[in-house]
Amino acid sequence: MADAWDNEPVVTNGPQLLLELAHEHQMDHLLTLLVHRLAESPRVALARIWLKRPGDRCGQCRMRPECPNQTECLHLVASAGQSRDLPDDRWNSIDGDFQRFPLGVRKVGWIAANGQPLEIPNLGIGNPWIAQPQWIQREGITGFGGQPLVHRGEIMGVLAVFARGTIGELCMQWLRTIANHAAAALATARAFAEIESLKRQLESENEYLREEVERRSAFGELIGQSAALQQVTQRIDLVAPTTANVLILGESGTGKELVARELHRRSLRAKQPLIQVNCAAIPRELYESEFFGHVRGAFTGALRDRMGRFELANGGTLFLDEIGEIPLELQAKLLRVLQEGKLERVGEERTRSVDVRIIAATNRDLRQEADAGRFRPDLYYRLSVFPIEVPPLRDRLDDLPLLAEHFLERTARQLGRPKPRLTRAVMQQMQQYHWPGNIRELQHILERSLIISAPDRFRVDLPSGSTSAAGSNLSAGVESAPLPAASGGPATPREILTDAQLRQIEAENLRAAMKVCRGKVSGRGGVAELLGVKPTTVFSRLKSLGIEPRVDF
Ligand SMILES: Nc1ncnc2c1ncn2[C@@H]1O[C@H](COP(=O)(O)OP(=O)(O)OP(=O)(O)O)[C@@H](O)[C@H]1O
Repeated sequence: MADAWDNEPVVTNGPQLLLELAHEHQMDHLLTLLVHRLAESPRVALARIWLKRPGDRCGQCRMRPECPNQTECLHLVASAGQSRDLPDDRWNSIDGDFQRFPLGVRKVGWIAANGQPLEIPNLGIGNPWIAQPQWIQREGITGFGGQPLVHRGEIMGVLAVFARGTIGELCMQWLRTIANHAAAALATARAFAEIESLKRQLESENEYLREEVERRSAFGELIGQSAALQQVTQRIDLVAPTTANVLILGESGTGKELVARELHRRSLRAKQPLIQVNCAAIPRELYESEFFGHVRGAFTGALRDRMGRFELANGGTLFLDEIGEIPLELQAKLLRVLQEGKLERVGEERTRSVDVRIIAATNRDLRQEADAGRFRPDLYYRLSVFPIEVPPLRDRLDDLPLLAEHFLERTARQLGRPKPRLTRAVMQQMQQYHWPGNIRELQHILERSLIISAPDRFRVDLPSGSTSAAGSNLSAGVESAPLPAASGGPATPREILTDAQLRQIEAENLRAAMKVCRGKVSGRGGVAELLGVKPTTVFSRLKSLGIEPRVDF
């Protein structure tokens, strides 16, 4: 009996479907689109897609006895169609009898195993390809056509239609074209899904690493309960949730960086990056590129485009440590970014916008620097909206016991030694010292002391005489060796020196050099030139030895 649509082609909307395929990048959507569009043709009873995937339910699979290879099979992933006589009976489910096909078994398995199309024009009772003859008969299905989904030689699966009527050469060609496009689109969707999952993996790794760094960082918490420190934490709490710029003031080693990290941690930007720049460590000619980035070829050595620190900190916080070191010419550009949130990479005209909160720190008196013309007053006012002054350790000696316990415990753990007991005598010694290098110095002295102390007797290796300057003697806690001459050519120690003694000599030498050069580090007549090292090395040595670069000289 001929149906009314006998003359209609099986594939009615091929060109439209190809266009739609090109725009869809999500695997599920793509599969649904394919079968539903094909099933829109009145002559298509059922359109289905199976994809090759690892065997997943071999235990329950009714085709298991026929399955030659139980590591891989065809999974039904999309289905669309409807009954001829019962329009509400839709065949969109991907469960049921044919949800898995072994490779090489029956029509669909044969197509996937051979990578060849298969058309069966006269499905009827007795046809060996038919698994459910009653269904075929009841629904008036007479044709089957299937095409392998092949992309770059890889057989990904099978696209098949059951038709009411014969499929024919032309429609098989259309199905071939659709299958080719579908395979390419599926490969793209698979690549997108892989990228997405790698991205998610990277994001979670990144999140994990950030947490890990935070956990491991020495910058955990501000330790101390003195009234002076409590004032600092109160100010942190006040300003952290706002967007105000913060200027942290205080001597070297007082914990300004730690305060900056706490501010970021307690701010609404805590999940965004905290990018740190040590302004004293950037060579003059690289400031602009370091801050604002550059494009390839902007200067010799600019081999590729590079983001500056401002862009890296976008959405988060930029911590400008030792801000007093920024050269005057760059201060104007910095001010513009602070005011307008706009910048240009070196060598590029395009203006970029950034949203960055600035936390700056300095151990200089910036107002004095501004009065002396070394710091732009407008930048100073912009930065100092909310200053936080971190007191020196000598003004909060109440915190010494807690800090000392903390550092000793940490160092002992790192050295794999038991934590020594801090005697009252040791505490008294420490409280009498004036701590010019503040908490950093405390940390170093305790580390050194632990290393050189006998396991059962902790002695603190303090420079003797808290008021002494360049001529101080050696430790109060260990036997001291006589000092070599501090001037007149290379030192020739008569005895082996401890690390503490060496650091003491280094500190004295550096202080003497700073004095001779009147505190000037870089350029002609500066300490770096005198000592024959780079200015950045001088700054980092000053920092590690706890020497204030200017005030003392
Ligand atoms: N309250 C504190 N509790 C625990 N550790 C602290 C505290 N304050 C400072 N430290 C530690 O002391 C060291 C020096 O602190 P930090 O680098 O923050 O000082 P700074 O003022 O930024 O120094 P500089 O001006 O030289 O850069 C760090 O190892 C820091 O972890």
